[in-house]
Amino acid sequence: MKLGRLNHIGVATPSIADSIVFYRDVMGATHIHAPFDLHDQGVKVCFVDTPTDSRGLGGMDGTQIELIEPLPGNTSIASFLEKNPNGGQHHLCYEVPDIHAAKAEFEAMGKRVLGEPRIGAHGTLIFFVHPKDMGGILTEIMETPKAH
Ligand SMILES: CC[C@H](C(=O)O)C(=O)SCCNC(=O)CCNC(=O)[C@H](O)C(C)(C)COP(=O)(O)OP(=O)(O)OC[C@H]1O[C@@H](n2cnc3c(N)ncnc32)[C@H](O)[C@@H]1OP(=O)(O)O
Ligand SMILES: [Co+2]
Repeated sequence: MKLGRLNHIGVATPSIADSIVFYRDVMGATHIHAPFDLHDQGVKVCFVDTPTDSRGLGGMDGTQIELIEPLPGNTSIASFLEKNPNGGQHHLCYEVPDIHAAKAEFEAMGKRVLGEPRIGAHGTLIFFVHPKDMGGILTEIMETPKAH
């Protein structure tokens, strides 16, 4: 495995609307994208850009905060929020060039890959690796988006 770019930090929240106010007013975020529903994952999602470097230039290629709020019927985020009512860091997402090769590598190392690769919130294939096999961190692996 070769450590890839940290694409985003997944943050579970009971209210994306409240989290937007926090990231705008407390953290000074200047690039907050419109929330959208991912019905097949049962979550509402909102991406907050962070600057690409310490000069605060901003831009899409900085690591993003991925805010996730459960839609009615969602169980996984809802159960996380039962334990963490104010929300909290939910997962880290790293990019890989080849999602299928990465899945085979994690499985060869005895890590529990959760389900088959599926389309994630950035529109590329993703999978998750169980937190118990990843030092306590639910880890999302996503195929690097193709350059436009
Ligand atoms: C924006 C959409 C995005 C995308 O498509 O890109 C997503 O879909 S993210 C939103 C939801 N999807 C997922 O989270 C998929 C991966 N998650 C899972 O499959 C489960 O949540 C799983 C397996 C991590 C835990 O499910 P389980 O039913 O086993 O829940 P438990 O509460 O019983 O947890 C067991 C054990 O794991 C610990 N745990 C649970 N969640 C996390 C976490 N986010 N980070 C770290 N650790 C976590 C939990 O504390 C339990 O530990 P224990 O010591 O046994 O108490
Ligand atoms: Co994610």
